[in-house]
Amino acid sequence: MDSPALPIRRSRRELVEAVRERPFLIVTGETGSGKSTQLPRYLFEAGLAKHGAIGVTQPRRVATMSVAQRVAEEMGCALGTLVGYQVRFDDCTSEDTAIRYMTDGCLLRQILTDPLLSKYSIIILDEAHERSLSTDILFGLLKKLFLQKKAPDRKTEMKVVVMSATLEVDKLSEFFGHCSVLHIPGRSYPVKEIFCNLLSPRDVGSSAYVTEAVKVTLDVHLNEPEGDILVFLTGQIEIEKACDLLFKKAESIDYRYEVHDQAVEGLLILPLYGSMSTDQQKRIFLPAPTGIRKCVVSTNIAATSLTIEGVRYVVDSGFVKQLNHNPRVGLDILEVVPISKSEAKQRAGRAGRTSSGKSYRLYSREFWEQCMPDHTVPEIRRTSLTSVILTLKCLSVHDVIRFPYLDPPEERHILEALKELYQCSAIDRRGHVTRLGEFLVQFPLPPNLSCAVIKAASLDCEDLLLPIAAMLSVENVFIRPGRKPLIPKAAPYVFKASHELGVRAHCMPGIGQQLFQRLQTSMELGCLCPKAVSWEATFA
Ligand SMILES: Nc1ncnc2c1ncn2[C@@H]1O[C@H](COP(=O)(O)OP(=O)(O)OP(=O)(O)O)[C@@H](O)[C@H]1O
Repeated sequence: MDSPALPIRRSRRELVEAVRERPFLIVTGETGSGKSTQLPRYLFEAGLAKHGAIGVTQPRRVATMSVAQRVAEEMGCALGTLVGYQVRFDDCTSEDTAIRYMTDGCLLRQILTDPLLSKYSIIILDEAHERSLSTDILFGLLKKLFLQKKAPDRKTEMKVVVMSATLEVDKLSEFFGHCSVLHIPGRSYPVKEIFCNLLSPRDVGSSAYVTEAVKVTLDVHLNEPEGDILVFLTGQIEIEKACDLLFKKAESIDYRYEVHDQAVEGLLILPLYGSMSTDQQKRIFLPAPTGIRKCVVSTNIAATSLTIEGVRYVVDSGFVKQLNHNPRVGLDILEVVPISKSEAKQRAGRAGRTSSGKSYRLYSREFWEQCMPDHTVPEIRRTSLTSVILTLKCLSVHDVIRFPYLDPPEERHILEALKELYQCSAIDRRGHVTRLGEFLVQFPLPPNLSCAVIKAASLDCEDLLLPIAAMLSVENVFIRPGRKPLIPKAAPYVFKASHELGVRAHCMPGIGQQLFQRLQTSMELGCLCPKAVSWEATFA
């Protein structure tokens, strides 16, 4: 498959030259202009991956896999050969992989074992506007390692490209030594943005957005021509509630009289949230049967980098579930807050990728002006810093206060994190990382929780602690078992690919087992037998 005629094509030569000539570059361009899928390919075809792979980071798993899949199709190769991806627990790459899509967390983990990123010639940090913790740390590390000088042990100079449609460009350019900014003009298809005025500033803190989203979605289904719908809600519970409501209402539609476009004969409702298995998530990309309108009800995981073919309508609730640190309980808590304006633009950008589209914003202009900040507050300013500080310590960044942060966290939060790390013996009195610290950083858990898991294993009571650690590390401990789409008898045109209503399975054994297996594997790798570990003797 050849690559489509996207706006980026006109800037191809300029982009390749800019990357060839400069170590750092910022690239902006409208959503859908072709940044994620085309730029890595242009650089590869220009021979810039001769001395190392092109690593492209994405903040989310589902986008990482789907963009890699698309690029592999366009370049006519099997996924995992020339083009591959790597996400947690799934490495679809090989020795030959020259364009490697991965989550930003994966790249951060690679830096832990290979600080000079010697197998890469170019690193592209995509969707940088999301400002995830890992992306922010990568900003600082890449600046520290590669901005002023060629690292002595590298064969070639590292090239770094930062991309997004909605970036704080001036600030970022200044951060990277006033590096060049290249803008890709034009957009693929127009998206009409409609303020529905159903939510006002008074609705912050209320859950009215769920029912309003359902109403607008049904309105679109009944009145708009063919085209799939993508609804943005906040979390699993809200999504399941909306899917149930949509399903019930859609069951009673009489398609002979109530639907404006006679080509529309049914509705397929698909939920999408982070804790679903990869296979369940992938279902959203399958085309719906002829005449059936697909409706994906999703969290923010579908807001960036994702192209779901056929989506022409976006319903934007205006809210997101955001992780905020609560110092009172010492945990990061998920809270429902209004999205930023740049986030709203990203959501709207999911329509208009394969044809023109519309974005229905449930909120009013007043809500937009008064409640929505211009950009999302970076995760580093609102979540616990213990993992980040431990990672930096393991990378020999001793002075974590003077590390080059794009948005420095408050000093007292850094000191709190250091105190917490000291309390769980991950660092010593002088602030140096201990053997235990180096061990803890390998766990996909906050250090205090990993510490508790290891300590429990050493005391032979991990069975008690693993469920607690697992429960504290997921948004919702209940899942619905996956099953085939339901086709209700009463309404043959309505499908529900969610899961059987009311049936909820307790997922703890699965998660606990998985964690335990990883705990065991990590311990075996470290040549330690969990039962024989003497806590103090091993890590002190
Ligand atoms: N899986 C896909 N199926 C069909 N078309 C696709 C697919 N992936 C990408 N495209 C096409 O390629 C275009 C560019 O996608 P790409 O992700 O490269 O854009 P982008 O500039 O990175 O956008 P964003 O900033 O929103 O991530 C899309 O608008 C769409 O037309």
